[in-house]
Order: sequence, then structure tokens, then C-alpha cells
Amino acid sequence: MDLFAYSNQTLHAEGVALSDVAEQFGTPCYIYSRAMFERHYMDYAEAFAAHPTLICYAVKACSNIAILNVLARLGAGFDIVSLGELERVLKAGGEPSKVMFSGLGKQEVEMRRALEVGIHCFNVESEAELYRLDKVASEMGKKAPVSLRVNPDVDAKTHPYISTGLKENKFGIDIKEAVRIYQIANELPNLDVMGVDCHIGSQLTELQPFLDTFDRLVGLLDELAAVGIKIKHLDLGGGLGVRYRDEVPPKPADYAKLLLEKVKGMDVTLAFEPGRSIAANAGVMLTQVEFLKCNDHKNFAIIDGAMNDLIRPSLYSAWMDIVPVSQQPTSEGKRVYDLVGPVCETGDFLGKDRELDIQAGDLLAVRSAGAYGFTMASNYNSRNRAAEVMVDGDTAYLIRARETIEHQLAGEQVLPD
Ligand SMILES: Cc1ncc(COP(=O)(O)O)c(C=O)c1O
Ligand SMILES: N[C@@H](CCCC[NH3+])C(=O)O
Repeated sequence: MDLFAYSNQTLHAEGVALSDVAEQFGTPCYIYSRAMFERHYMDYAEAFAAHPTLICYAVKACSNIAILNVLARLGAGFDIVSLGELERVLKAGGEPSKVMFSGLGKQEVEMRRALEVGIHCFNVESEAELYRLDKVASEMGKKAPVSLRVNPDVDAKTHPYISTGLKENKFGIDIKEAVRIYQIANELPNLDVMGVDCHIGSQLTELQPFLDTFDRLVGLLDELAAVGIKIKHLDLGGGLGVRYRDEVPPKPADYAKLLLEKVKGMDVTLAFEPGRSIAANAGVMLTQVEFLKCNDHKNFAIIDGAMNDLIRPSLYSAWMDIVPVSQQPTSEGKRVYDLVGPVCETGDFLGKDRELDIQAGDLLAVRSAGAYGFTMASNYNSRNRAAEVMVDGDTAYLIRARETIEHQLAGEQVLPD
């Protein structure tokens, strides 16, 4: 389902023209479709409905509380990696009992808050973290629910920066060491071992690595059963890819079909932590052309969005589709442009070698920018972070005001004389 489509030669989000959003809220700005977020979440919920399954949206993908709230209303759980993400979920009305706490460097203060509100499970990534969690739980007179994040040494066949399940990656516990560390966890008095967790990488466009991982984890469950450790839940992480250009990623329903066959007869609940596949195609980043700079060897369109607003092209050489909001021809005609921001870095580009018919003042939409877009934005070059807008039917709501210089400077001070 794509609710970003042209109507009257103008790109719309649901029923709202993106040119109207620009006029009302300025650029650069992120625009999300509520209906697309909902549809993408429901694709998972419906696909796995036949088996007890918790779908925990990975907050890091797009963490505005309006989005978390929309998903919470549908019954979503949440995968978090920091205290900040936990507070966002709580503020958005998410249920603590459906929260998974992932991440490999949890601090005591983060553990304490998560125990206080009663999260579903901690995904622990090292032996040392187990001791820290046991200590914090003991100080609070609580038992901490725990899964170990296991590194299954499976190649996710994705960009090396976003592959997480190989043994050379920093994530998780080597599957060969898992039984020994589970036994330690089982002995610690303030931990309640309940699950196995893994997450092998992001933007996977094939199912086989997930299925291989599942098989390895089932092997681990058998080994654990043999030493008397009963596992109640299996968290397979996130990672399902999306179409940015011409990828044909599997859908949640394809994934569910194969996995539910394998899980049949097993007494475990399932959990997933999808981020990108829910958020990416539910958002665009809107930017305006400031100037065209053309000469006989190169054409640049200098736009008001930059690497600080959307870092994926600079960081991973990610290709993102960039389309004009208006399909009206211009007097400039078609040219091939590099679309570059105002930041003082050669690597500051959102797209290269794009054939476009544009002129100064035109609006461009960077598609599939809903995931790892705003959440990875920074203030580099002391630029204010963009506004965020959610469209619901015919209405556009400002869900995060554009940052101001005052916001940026708050908290800084000069030394006394
Ligand atoms: C532990 C964990 N869970 C879930 C996700 C979400 O992954 P994706 O956005 O690829 O679905 C990530 C990020 O890759 C992650 O690190
Ligand atoms: N930030 C990455 C994905 C990282 C996933 C986080 N575990 C991207 O934009 O593709």
C-alpha cells in the first residue's frame, strides 16, 4: 500500500498535498502517513495472529511519540535501547509489559527504571551485563525477566554496517557459549530466565538467513532443555527489508508462512522487533531547491535538506528515491543533478546522478525516509533539526516543531571572566 501518490500532478500524503505541508510547516520536514504506519504494523499482527506473538516496534527507527501512540493504540509492543526510548514509550501510552529492552551497554539507571515500570524482558548481551542486572534487581527486591541475545553466526547478506549476527560483530553472546552463560543466568537469584533473543541485521531481502537462525536457536532450546532450562519465548528481532529502489523484500506474511510451519507444536511464544519495515515507506523527507549550480561538467541542485537531516546516503551510500513534488515541467528542462545540502562536507549529498526537471524553489520528496531518518538527525553545522508532520486523511498535524537556535543553545554557557 502506498499512500504517497500524485493527484493533480502534485505528490500527496494521503489526502494532503505536500506543497501545502511545505507552506504550513516549512522545509526540510519529515511527513508520515498514519494509515501506512498502521497498515505496516497490522501486516505483522495479522500474519502472526495464529500463534501467540508479540510485535515490538523498534523505536529507534522513528521515535516520535505521535507514532508510538498510533502503534500503541493498535496493541503494539516496543523494542527499546535506552532510557530515552523507554520514556518516549511511556509518554506515548505504550504498555510497559510489552517492552523489550535491547542494547549492549545498559546502564544501572536504565535497568532500574525498566524494572520499576515492569517491562516484559531484558535482552542481555553479555555475561557482565547479567551480573549488573542481577545486582540492580537485588537492590530493588525484584526479579528481572531475561532473554540472552544470542549471536548465531549467520550471514544476513546486508550492508556490513548493519549486519549484526556474525561472530565478528559486537552484538550478542556467541551461540557456542550460550548454554554456559544461560546456566549462570539461571543460578543468579534475581533473574528470571524466560527467553532467547537474536537480531541478525537490518534490510534483509531474503528469508533464508532468518530461517537458518531459527533452526540454530531451536538447536539451542534443545540443549537448554537438556540442562533443565525451559525457554518460554523466542524473539527473532527485526530486520525485514523494504524497497528503496528495486529490491523485492519478503512480506511479513511470507515470513510468517514459513516460520509458523516450523514453530508448530513448540511451546514458545514468538516476538519480533521490526523497525524499518513498519516505518521506512510510511515517511518522506520534504526539501526545497535553494539554487541550481550548473556548468559544463557537473550540475548541482543545492537543497535545504542535508546529511544532518538524513544521513543514510552519506553513511551507507544508501540510494533513496528523490522525486519532485510537482510534475509540471519547468523552463530548465531535464538535467542530471547531484542533490547536495549546505553542510560543509563533500559527503553531504542525498542523491547523485538523478535526472530531474527542476528549478530553484521547487520541492523534492526523499522517499522511504520514515525509518532511520529523523532519529539519526543531528545539529551538525548548528542546523536546527527538521519539523515532523503526521498526515491523517485530509489533515496534517505538526508532531514535532522545527528546532530553534534557542533550543540548540539551551544548556551551553561561557566561562566566567
Ligand atoms: C536489537 C534490534 N532490534 C530491532 C532492530 C530493528 O531492525 P529493523 O529496522 O531492521 O527491523 C534493530 C536494528 O537493526 C536492532 O538492533
Ligand atoms: N540506521 C540503519 C539501520 C541500523 C539498524 C539499527 N540496529 C539504516 O539506516 O539503515
